[in-house]
Amino acid sequence: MAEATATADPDPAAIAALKHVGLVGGLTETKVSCAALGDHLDASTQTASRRLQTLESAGYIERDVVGDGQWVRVTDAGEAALRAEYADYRRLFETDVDLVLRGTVTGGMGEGRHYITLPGYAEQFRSRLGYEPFPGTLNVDLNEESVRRRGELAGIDAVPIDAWEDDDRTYGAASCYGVTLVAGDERYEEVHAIVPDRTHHDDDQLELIAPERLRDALSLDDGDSVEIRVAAADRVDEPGTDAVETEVA
Ligand SMILES: Cc1cc2nc3c(=O)[nH]c(=O)nc-3n(C[C@H](O)[C@H](O)[C@H](O)COP(=O)(O)O)c2cc1C
Ligand SMILES: Nc1ccn([C@@H]2O[C@H](COP(=O)(O)OP(=O)(O)O)[C@@H](O)[C@H]2O)c(=O)n1
Ligand SMILES: [Mg+2]
Repeated sequence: MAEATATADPDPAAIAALKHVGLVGGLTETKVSCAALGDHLDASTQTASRRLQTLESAGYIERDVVGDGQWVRVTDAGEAALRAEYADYRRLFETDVDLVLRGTVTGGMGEGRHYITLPGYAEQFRSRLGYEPFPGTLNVDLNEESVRRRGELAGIDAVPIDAWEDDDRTYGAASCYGVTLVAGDERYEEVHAIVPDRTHHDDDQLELIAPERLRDALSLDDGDSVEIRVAAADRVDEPGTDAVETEVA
């Protein structure tokens, strides 16, 4: 797929046009006529043409105009915008579906141990997670699909770990998401995905903490495939979890 950088957020009408382009094959490449797009969007040919221009200047599509139409390709940024819409609809209608992130075990920079054992964090882990984590973070190298989906963690109830400071410096806040780690037939329930506000890792690395050394508990080596499961019940908008009861007079 084509690479491009988004420069602005197109409005919902442009996203509707993007969805149409995707549905008629634009995730690879497709020929689009403004007249047909206009018919589909119940808009004029000129409006359809403007929507495509908006999508192009936002970096969501690339196109080659030819005599009888134009070849259009949805870019990575365009696909990410469509996936964000998809995630919203999943959240609306599929509240019982777990979020599953997949990846492989990997070594990190050897700093996790240092941060996990700092007193300002260790005390919060004890009181808020209810256990003293093994000193370190198990790093998981997420696959491409999971890198895109990790944003859905924003819709999950997190245990907040607050920022703090000592005499020398400040330490950043972090969010802990309760997850189950699955490796083959084995699973470990008491795990948290920890997402520090400040990190040297990119989105493709997810760090896990647990009361035990997970490499021992699940016989894990670098390169082994794992699944990180987040229960649907932990979604912030799951009915019955955070709902405020209203009395009917
Ligand atoms: C609880 C926690 C707090 C962190 N706070 C900071 C921080 O304040 N500043 C910072 O540069 N990195 C912070 N980090 C992130 C580390 O710099 C680094 O990105 C990562 O944890 C290294 O893990 P690794 O050794 O497993 O690769 C924090 C990490 C954790 C787990
Ligand atoms: N709950 C945990 C935490 C860390 N670990 C491992 O413990 C070691 C120390 O963690 P670390 O975060 O300091 O090291 P790296 O992840 O940077 O390699 C690493 O090998 C982690 O994979 C684990 O197996 N289970
Ligand atoms: Mg680590």
